[in-house]
Amino acid sequence: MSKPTTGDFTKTPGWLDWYTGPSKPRFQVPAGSVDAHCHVFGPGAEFPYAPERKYTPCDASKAELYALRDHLGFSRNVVVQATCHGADNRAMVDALVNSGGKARGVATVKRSVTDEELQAMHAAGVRGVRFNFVKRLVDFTPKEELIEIANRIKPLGWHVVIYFEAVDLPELWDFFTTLPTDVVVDHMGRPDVSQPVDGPEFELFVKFMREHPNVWSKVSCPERLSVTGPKALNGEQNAYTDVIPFARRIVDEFPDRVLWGTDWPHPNLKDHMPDDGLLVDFIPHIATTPELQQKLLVDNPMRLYWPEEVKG
Ligand SMILES: O=C(O)c1cc(C(=O)O)oc(=O)c1
Repeated sequence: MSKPTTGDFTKTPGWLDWYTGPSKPRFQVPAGSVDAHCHVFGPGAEFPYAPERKYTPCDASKAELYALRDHLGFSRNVVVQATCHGADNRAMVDALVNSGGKARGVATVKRSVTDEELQAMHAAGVRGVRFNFVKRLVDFTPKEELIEIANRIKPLGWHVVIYFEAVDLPELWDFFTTLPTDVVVDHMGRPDVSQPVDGPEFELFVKFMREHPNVWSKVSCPERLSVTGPKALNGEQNAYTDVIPFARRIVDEFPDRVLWGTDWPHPNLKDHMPDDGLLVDFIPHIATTPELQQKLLVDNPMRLYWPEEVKG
């Protein structure tokens, strides 16, 4: 793999670049596996970062993303619009249309988006919109604007991806539970894994999924959520042990509504950049049987993103 570049933009101080030379996973993912949460950044010289962005990353191109896909043994990607590109979806759409049909996407749109623009994104492979409530990443968007967007994308068969912090779930509950589409939660709603897995905070998230069969969760980002590590570096086969009970609980209880993704190129990590091969080796710790692995990595993302290829 090549080294990350930065073009003419100046990276946010302390920015950690994606890991070059990831290891080959020991865990062999099932045939047809989907990396259902990853991003492209720029390259900034071709697809400039948005003026309203909260961070400036290193570039992370589609070619680098697809090289990683092949290296890790995955077949497809879901490319999620990164906040550093705001509502300018060109880099993400460019990745989709140059994927040979192997990538679908999740966009960020404003209420000013036209039906023609939505149709064009659909043709390119977009299947969802992302609503972000993480305050360090985006400015506030009024809820009525988001509901309007959700109602407009519903006829396309798209879903809504939501990103929020666990402490904000009580306040956002009423809004989330009125969304008219499938709802996919990024990174398990960012639990505080230093709290008990059966404590009130995570119980509320489990209740959210249990009471709302349209809610799915990505059991991704142990490297972001872990407090105790160990880090997925230097061949570590038992990384992020404190995250395992949380992710395993969601996979066991909702095996048909979970997705997994690398989160490459891992925006805004502060402590370390994981070896993506070792992140793949984390999967069997949270999806502990071949049946659960098949659902997590193949059947579920195919049903959500390539339903036309799923028989029956
Ligand atoms: O926690 C984050 O910083 C983060 C940021 C973004 C983004 O900027 O889009 O996406 C993610 O999935 C996670």
